[in-house]
Amino acid sequence: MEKNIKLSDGNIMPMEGFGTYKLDTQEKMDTAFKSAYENGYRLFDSAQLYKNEDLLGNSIKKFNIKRENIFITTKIPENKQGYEETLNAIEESLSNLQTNYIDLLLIHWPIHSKFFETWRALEDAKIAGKVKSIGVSNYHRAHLELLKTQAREMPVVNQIENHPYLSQAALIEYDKSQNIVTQAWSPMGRGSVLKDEVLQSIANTHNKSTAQVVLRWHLQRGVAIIPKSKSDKRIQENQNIYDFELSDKEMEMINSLNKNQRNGDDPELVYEIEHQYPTH
Ligand SMILES: NC(=O)C1=CN([C@@H]2O[C@H](COP(=O)(O)OP(=O)(O)OC[C@H]3O[C@@H](n4cnc5c(N)ncnc54)[C@H](OP(=O)(O)O)[C@@H]3O)[C@@H](O)[C@H]2O)C=CC1
Ligand SMILES: O=C1CO[C@H](CO)[C@@H](O)[C@@H]1O
Repeated sequence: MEKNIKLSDGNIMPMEGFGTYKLDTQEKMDTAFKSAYENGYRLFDSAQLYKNEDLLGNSIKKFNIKRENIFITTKIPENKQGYEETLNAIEESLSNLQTNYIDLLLIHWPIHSKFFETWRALEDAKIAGKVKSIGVSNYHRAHLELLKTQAREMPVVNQIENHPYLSQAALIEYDKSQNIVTQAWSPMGRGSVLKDEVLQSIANTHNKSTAQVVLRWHLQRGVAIIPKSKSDKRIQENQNIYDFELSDKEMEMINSLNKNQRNGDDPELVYEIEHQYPTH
């Protein structure tokens, strides 16, 4: 199992990263960051919305981590979309993170009225060297099809809500067909899937936890993951998923748990974008 993936722009991204949502004090960030880094995580997923880019930047400095040893993802929030607004937001993120480049910059949620100009700002920021890779988050196929009509280059990553109760099979297949890596947010459904009996029985077979089974399922489907935990034990557990393999039958059993059940918003319902393509 490869721990990194080559994105369609040629950059290398870790398949497993660390989610930082809710790590909103320096103490929480320092503790989780140190544990995650020591346990081998190299990708850290932040966002302006999380109000912790500065905390992440401080932790990287505090623990003397070389910039090139870390892969930083951050996101442009809804209220800062638009061409100039996005370019300004990128400067803010660079300053918060205390760095001169972002490894992967995502549009956090699609906003129809600012759709193309926000993407154009990401493309220009990439040309200017402020961002290495550009992508989107919470985009359905319809958003990607729409973007394709004007984009100079397409996103290399689509970060979407994805877990066994929201398996997103059609979108993942579409992303693949467009050379877009799907990255799962809430890969464990924020914990909601971890008591599932089918997952529990598969976990018992492998002497693993249900969290480890779910994370492994994502990787075996080619989906990148960014699990979050504040606990040293669980940070370690979530990384200890490379010494077992799920059979085709077990993969199928997990695929069939899908209920199209979201914990977060459905972007199309919220933003009323016209869509001609199925969402599931
Ligand atoms: N692009 C977007 O719109 C979004 C992006 N994200 C990103 O995705 C990341 C991950 O998603 P998130 O919503 O945090 O959900 P996750 O699926 O990663 O679940 C996190 C929850 O599960 C618990 N947990 C973690 N590991 C285990 C384990 N091994 N056993 C039992 N419980 C566990 C955590 O508790 P504890 O901390 O106590 O271990 C926490 O409550 C976020 O941190 C953020 O970076 C998230 C939402 C939306
Ligand atoms: O990144 C995020 C963190 O979680 C929030 C609450 O579900 C999401 O809305 C947001 O997109």
